[in-house]
Amino acid sequence: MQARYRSEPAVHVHVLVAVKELRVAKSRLAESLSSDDRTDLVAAMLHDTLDTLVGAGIADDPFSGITVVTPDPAVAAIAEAHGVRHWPDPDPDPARTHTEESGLNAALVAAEAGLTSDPDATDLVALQADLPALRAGELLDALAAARRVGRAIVVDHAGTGTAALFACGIGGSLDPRFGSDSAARHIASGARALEGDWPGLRQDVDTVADLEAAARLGLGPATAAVLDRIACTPDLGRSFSP
Ligand SMILES: Nc1nc2c(ncn2[C@@H]2O[C@H](COP(=O)(O)OP(=O)(O)OP(=O)(O)O)[C@@H](O)[C@H]2O)c(=O)[nH]1
Ligand SMILES: C=C(OP(=O)(O)O)C(=O)O
Repeated sequence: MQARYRSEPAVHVHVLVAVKELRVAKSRLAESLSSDDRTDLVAAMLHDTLDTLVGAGIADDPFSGITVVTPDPAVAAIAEAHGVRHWPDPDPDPARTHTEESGLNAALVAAEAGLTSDPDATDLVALQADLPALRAGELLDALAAARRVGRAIVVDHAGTGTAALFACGIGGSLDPRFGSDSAARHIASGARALEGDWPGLRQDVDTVADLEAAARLGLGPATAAVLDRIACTPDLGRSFSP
């Protein structure tokens, strides 16, 4: 049984999950995985992340919600399959890399501006889509901690990236600074780094070692199924053993 959202105060929350075009996603895994396998993996991690979010009860409140921000119709279809909203990128550019000032930030800002819920009563979360070991309770704990602070982040397992960015309280906005060294840049812009034992929330996936670490924590079913298949593929099984 997943943790539920009922113990939280009556403030609404909207979670934004951004995913770029699947065919160009997770380029840092290109040495180990074929393009088709990377596409399947990114889609599976999104399935598991959304399953956990929906299981956390976030979308049960009519003024709260989950929105997937993406230029990719296949990703939008995954959002629909989970009963959550999707929002288009304002300016998709598949050639951008993770080291550049990211289209991700522009996409999040556009989606935030497009939310129809009452912004004064809605806390915002930008959550990474590649969290296949996320547990609902971790996110709910982190949200509760963020509500005591205002604008806050959960630093990723590597200590440099941002697994989740929160803007809580009246008039708060995300002001996202995703991209390389985003944790330091979010903190420099005033976000508080939250302390907490949230290994699944911190375990975003950029490399094969990250996948192995996520597998040790316990993967969601969609990601586990894709990795089982990949590990059985002779050419790829050599470089990946969950
Ligand atoms: N909507 C949208 N999402 C983006 C964009 N850029 C990155 N993202 C998403 O933001 C999240 C964090 O990005 P990364 O972890 O660097 O993932 P990635 O860009 O697929 O990985 P690399 O290609 O290895 O850099 C992933 O879910 C990406 O799909 C963008 O321009 N638009
Ligand atoms: C996208 C980010 O992280 P990573 O590149 O580690 O996935 C980020 O922290 O902005």
